[in-house]
Amino acid sequence: MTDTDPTTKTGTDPTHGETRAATDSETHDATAELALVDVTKRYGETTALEDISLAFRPGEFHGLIGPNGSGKTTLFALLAGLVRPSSGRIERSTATVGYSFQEPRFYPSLTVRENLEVFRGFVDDPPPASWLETLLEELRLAPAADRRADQLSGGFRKKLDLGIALIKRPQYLLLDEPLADVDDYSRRRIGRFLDDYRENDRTVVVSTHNVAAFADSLDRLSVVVDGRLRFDGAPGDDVVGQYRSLLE
Ligand SMILES: Nc1ncnc2c1ncn2[C@@H]1O[C@H](COP(=O)(O)OP(=O)(O)OP(=O)(O)O)[C@@H](O)[C@H]1O
Repeated sequence: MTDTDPTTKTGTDPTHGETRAATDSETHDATAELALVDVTKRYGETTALEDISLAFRPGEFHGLIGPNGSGKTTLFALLAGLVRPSSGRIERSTATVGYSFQEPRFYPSLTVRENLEVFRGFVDDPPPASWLETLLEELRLAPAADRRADQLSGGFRKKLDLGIALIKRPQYLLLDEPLADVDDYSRRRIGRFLDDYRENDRTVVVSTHNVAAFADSLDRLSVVVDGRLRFDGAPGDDVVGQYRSLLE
């Protein structure tokens, strides 16, 4: 992690509040360790993303929203290194990236705790073992710790996948609909946990249709429509209305 100048965070970012896509040069600020630069991604005849430049900064809670099929999942897959851009490039430097996407990954015959221990074992320089206990508690996974993953309800599967995303305590946490299927009590608890995760310059990027659920947390908002970046900047007081007006 490089040193970060706190004055470069939300509020002093030159792209904030402006309804336009960041240009290539704007993504090259010293604080960004994870960025797409002029990225286009095609699947055969389909252009999923077109000429996107977008930087993710340390210590921000960054919302990525857009209608169905707008390219959000593709953007996350590029950031996670799961797919390659057709053109342009992904800048990741040495940043660690953890992710939870729509398809949960876990070992079905292992328990929740065993899954977390196995994924912890994959990490070169893992956080202390107490971090696993913290995740069980904070993600409300503790009641299911000794249950087999394939016998979990949908909400617990989602929480286990969140735990797997978090087990290496990544600098950048990419979450696709992290609260889908999660009960109200757990939502509040996990929401607070993700808010706090920003400490120590860690970044949370959430892709969601439910912008209202994260409105109070967002430091930054990026809106993708039809594979293009329609907006990148500060969320307004009425994020739902802001999003609606961007779609009109
Ligand atoms: N593996 C693939 N092969 C072909 N086309 C794909 C593939 N993955 C995505 N696409 C297409 O790329 C476009 C963007 O899809 P993507 O899944 O990234 O959107 P999304 O914003 O995540 O959608 P949703 O909100 O519905 O999950 C869509 O037109 C989709 O059909």
